[in-house]
Amino acid sequence: MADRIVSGGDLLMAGPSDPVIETKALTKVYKSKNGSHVAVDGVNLRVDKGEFFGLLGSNGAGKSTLIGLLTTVIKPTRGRMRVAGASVKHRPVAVKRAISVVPQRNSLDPQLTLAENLEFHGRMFGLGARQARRRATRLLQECGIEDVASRTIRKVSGGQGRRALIARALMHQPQVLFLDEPTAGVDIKARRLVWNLLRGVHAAGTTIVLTTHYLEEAQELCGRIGILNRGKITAIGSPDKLRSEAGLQTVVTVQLSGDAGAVAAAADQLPEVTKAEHHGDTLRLYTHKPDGLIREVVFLAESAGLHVTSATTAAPSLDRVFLTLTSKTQPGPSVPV
Ligand SMILES: Nc1ncnc2c1ncn2[C@@H]1O[C@H](COP(=O)(O)OP(=O)(O)OP(=O)(O)O)[C@@H](O)[C@H]1O
Repeated sequence: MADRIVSGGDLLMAGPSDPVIETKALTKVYKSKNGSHVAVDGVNLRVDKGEFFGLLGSNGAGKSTLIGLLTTVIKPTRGRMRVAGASVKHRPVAVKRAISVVPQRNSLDPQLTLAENLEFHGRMFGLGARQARRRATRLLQECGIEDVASRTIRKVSGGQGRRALIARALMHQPQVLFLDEPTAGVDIKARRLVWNLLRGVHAAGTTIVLTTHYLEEAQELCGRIGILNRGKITAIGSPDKLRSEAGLQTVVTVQLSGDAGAVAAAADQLPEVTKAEHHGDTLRLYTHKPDGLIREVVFLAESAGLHVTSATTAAPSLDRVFLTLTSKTQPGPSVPV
């Protein structure tokens, strides 16, 4: 096996267009004395090889349960799923070999140093002693924690511990890396280090699925995001697709060299403008199609004998997109567009 650490694994290789994750009507119902709770509710999901996919949801939305199902830890109540080309129900061992999981809580052995934790994991996955040591050393370097390699988990910072968990997960070069809230509880500086590390892992070919409730994290890292709400995926797509699905508009604010009234009236007639407002020299346009709009406003301003002194475009934040999309399936006040 090549010693390129952050490359995609060679177990159960999927073809370029093959789904790495595929679920059909996947359902998990937790039963207790007080009744039952549907944590994952008929989820149909496909994630392709090489994707960086984010599962976004509030507390209790079902993210950890869905990750648990996909990683063979939780048994489904109903439905089917294949991960890395194998049925999770019929070939769980093959799935386990092809994936790696970074859990929410630090699960490194507190008796062992970080390096020993990595080596031990490598040996469990069949690496020889020398190969495991070499790979652990390389991964600790690539994750920027080689200087604390001989400490135990209790003697490193939260961010270093997170990176050590990711390093351990990469020891057997998984095809798919699952991360459950990889930066929960770490400070913003450490969060950025983890993000950079994950970008590198993804760029080297590993498919990544992460759960998060940090919208910024999903936006920074993920090509596609699934919004999980009460166990159901209520929206899925790129951040841009989710924005348009939420029906939220981009606001273009233009500063003119004089009163914006005439330009606002003309801009209001443009098909891509849904609303034009003005206040003194300031013009504000609401649109679903911001591309090329500022150019048109420059032209309208010139026709009115004015010029544009500044212009800004504000796409709706993912926070608003998330609130809008989740409020569509949840009782409570809706978020104004
Ligand atoms: N073992 C269990 N038994 C009963 N109910 C459970 C169990 N595990 C989770 N639940 C419930 O299932 C729902 C989904 O939980 P889950 O942990 O998957 O959500 P989550 O989106 O990961 O939340 P968080 O962001 O808080 O980690 C919650 O209502 C939770 O209370």
